[in-house]
Amino acid sequence: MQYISTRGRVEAKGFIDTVLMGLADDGGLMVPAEIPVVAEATLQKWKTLSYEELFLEIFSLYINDEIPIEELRQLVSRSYSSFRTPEVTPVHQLNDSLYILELFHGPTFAFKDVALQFMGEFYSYISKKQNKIIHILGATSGDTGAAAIQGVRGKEGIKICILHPHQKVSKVQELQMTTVDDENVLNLSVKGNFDDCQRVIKELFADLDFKGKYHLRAINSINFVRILAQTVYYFYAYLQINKGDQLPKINFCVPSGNFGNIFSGYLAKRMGLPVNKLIIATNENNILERFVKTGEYKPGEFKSTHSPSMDIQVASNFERYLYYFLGEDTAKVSAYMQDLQQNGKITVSQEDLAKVQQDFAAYGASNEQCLEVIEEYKKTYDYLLDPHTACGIAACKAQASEGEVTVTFATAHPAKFDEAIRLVGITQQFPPQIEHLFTLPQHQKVVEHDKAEIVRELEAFYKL
Ligand SMILES: Cc1ncc(COP(=O)(O)O)c(C=O)c1O
Ligand SMILES: N[C@@H](CCOP(=O)(O)O)C(=O)O
Repeated sequence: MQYISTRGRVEAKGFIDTVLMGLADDGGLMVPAEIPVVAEATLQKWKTLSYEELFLEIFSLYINDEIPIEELRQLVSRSYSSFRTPEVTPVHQLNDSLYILELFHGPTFAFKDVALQFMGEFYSYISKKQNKIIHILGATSGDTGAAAIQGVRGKEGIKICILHPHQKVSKVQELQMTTVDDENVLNLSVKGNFDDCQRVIKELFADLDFKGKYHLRAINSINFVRILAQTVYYFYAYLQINKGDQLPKINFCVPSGNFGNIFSGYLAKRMGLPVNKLIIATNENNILERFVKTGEYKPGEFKSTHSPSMDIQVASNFERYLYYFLGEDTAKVSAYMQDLQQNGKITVSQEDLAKVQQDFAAYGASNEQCLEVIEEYKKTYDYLLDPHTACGIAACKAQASEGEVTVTFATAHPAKFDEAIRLVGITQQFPPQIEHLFTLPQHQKVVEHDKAEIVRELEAFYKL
């Protein structure tokens, strides 16, 4: 398997080089040159596999034997040993047509752990095996940062710097990141929003001299390995629910921001997973919903909501979808992305919009709806949703039709977002791993939203 850039100006790469490159050197995103298709008979066989075995099967289709299978098995086993359940991502049935895929059983209680526990092990493996310097640079609206730091804290040969928006993450997210006292971790709290943080790191990755000099590596979903690791739980959820001989189509409803999680679902569908609707759930930062409904992709005004991890306007992985949507035509992708940069928007024709609407449905929940859903599900099912998952349920209600089965993703544990839960009048007990964070000292540096200042901090931290 070779990997190419959505903008077509990078020589084809193998798997490990693709992971190390992160953002493609031409500013695009790396994608597999061909998507492998899984036969129905294979899907039937996979029904009996454990999460870890399934992970190995799926990765084997993508990694070209670049990692010996026994070594990969060990990496996967170490990655998921930190989860609180052997199923890694268990499915919880609420009624005949609705399942919740619980993605929050990892060390930092959000779906990001699923891919980032593996990435931490993987970077550590590459650092030792290839003697590579791994200097991670990432941007977070709260969950990626916590999970990435947890995945690599204290690991030899690795340093990690995470930019998060100052006072725009939840208290628990902030504590998860900033109470880590390992020397290989730097938290920069940027006076701006998540899009500002993401823009700065993308500019730094696009500066190839800087990227090369400081050995910058990506952990955000611009890195294809994040996308691939996230496809595993689509397959796993599907196979858990459909144990019989049939392979019926089901919906997946995914709380979305940077479009990484649902893009993994798009990839799984193209690999042959029987998916009916892929429902994009957003909050009031609803650029993705507007795109699916009108054909115009235009970043709007940033809003702080009860689901802060999805307070994102510019969705990184949108470019990957554009690549497939435009028939894998890299020249067209480059032209569309240039349009976005110069004119601040992308517009597709009405004919093309019909194609988008075959791929995705979308719904943006208001702040009010988000809280209403939390209250309703607590009362009806005695199940406490986090505010991101509540946006997912609101989207499922709006977009799933009668008779369809939908798996809605629970992307975080409610304890991470107690600010919203308290607004509903619910008092929750924190898991001990979260409770004890409130007793620890914090380590972070508050910086202006100023690239030069951030660069100075990075140079001092990464200096050889
Ligand atoms: C809890 C939670 N839900 C949903 C999302 C959105 O996921 P994605 O960015 O992959 O679309 C994020 C972060 O992005 C998140 O942290
Ligand atoms: N919600 C995310 C934003 C970054 O997304 P990523 O999937 O590209 O890492 C976060 O929690 O940081």
